[in-house]
Amino acid sequence: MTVIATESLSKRYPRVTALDRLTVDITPGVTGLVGANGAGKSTLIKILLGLAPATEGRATVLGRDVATDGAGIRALVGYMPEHDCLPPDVSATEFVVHMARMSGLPPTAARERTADTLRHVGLYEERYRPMGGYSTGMKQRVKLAQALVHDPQLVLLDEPTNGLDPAGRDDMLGLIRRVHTDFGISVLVTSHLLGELERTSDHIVVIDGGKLLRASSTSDFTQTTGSLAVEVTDRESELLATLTAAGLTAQRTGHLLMVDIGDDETYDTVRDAVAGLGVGLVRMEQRRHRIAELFADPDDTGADATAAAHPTPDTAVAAPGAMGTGRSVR
Ligand SMILES: Nc1ncnc2c1ncn2[C@@H]1O[C@H](COP(=O)(O)OP(=O)(O)OP(=O)(O)O)[C@@H](O)[C@H]1O
Repeated sequence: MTVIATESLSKRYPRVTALDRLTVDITPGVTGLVGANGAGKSTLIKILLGLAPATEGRATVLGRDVATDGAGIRALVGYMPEHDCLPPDVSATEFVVHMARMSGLPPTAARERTADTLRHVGLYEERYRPMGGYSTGMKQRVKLAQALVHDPQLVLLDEPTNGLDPAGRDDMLGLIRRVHTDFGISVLVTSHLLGELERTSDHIVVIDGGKLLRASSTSDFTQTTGSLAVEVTDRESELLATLTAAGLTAQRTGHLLMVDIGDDETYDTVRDAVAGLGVGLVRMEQRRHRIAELFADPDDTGADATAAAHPTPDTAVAAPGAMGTGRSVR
């Protein structure tokens, strides 16, 4: 089943090609759309909502053609825009009720759905105060609530973590995950931050310069490596020597020993070496790739490469064009 399908979708402005023959199928669940600033994420969302015409190609949302059925799509889809668009002198409750009424809900249902939705996004007493006094995190929550209030089948969230500090980002990403798990609503969420989509999404679509770079499940992106990370309570150097003497290739990275996995016996050898030394085994796990690493240039030994080797949720995609050439991330 497909919630969004595009076929050779292009959008050309006089001076720039924002989308370039993009063909992708997006299935139910949470899908992260990642790309640098200017990659074409917002343009794609506007076309999917039927708000901007494509130059060529076609797209369907929930089986409806974006070129002919924009109004039908917008009835079934919620949209959280990237930029601040909230009137400062009305309260969250007044605003979300208004948006619910615009979507066709009768007055009582609009008030009830508004109360439920604002509670779901974590706004309580403050929902009666004018939004001009809200923090960025509260404004993002209102924008998410208005996208959900008419009980859509799909929501398109454009950079919902923009302007939030790390704790605020974590809260917002948790909320987004629950939109799908609690209500079964499919989500397309955009970001220029690779790390945060890795934790939130079932699928990842990467675009660069309007072109599709890669689309796959998050687990395919983060497939396991041939490395075993071993953490012990103490005596790491002695353990390293023991493993090397046993014929394994291993190196120490901070508290961790990274052991090359030759075959299944590697696990037994590590277990026996730890037991022989009488130290505590904190963890032993096969390492997974981080998405950011996949876009790093292995030959790049500069500061960028260091960031890519230790990606954080802040890891951002580099300038447009950089990803396609295998350049590293910031
Ligand atoms: N109305 C427009 N007229 C001309 N060019 C546009 C227009 N809208 C977008 N663009 C250009 O199209 C390209 C893609 O823009 P888009 O906003 O879709 O990117 P994005 O991935 O959403 O990035 P950002 O997160 O910075 O918004 C950019 O080069 C942008 O300058």
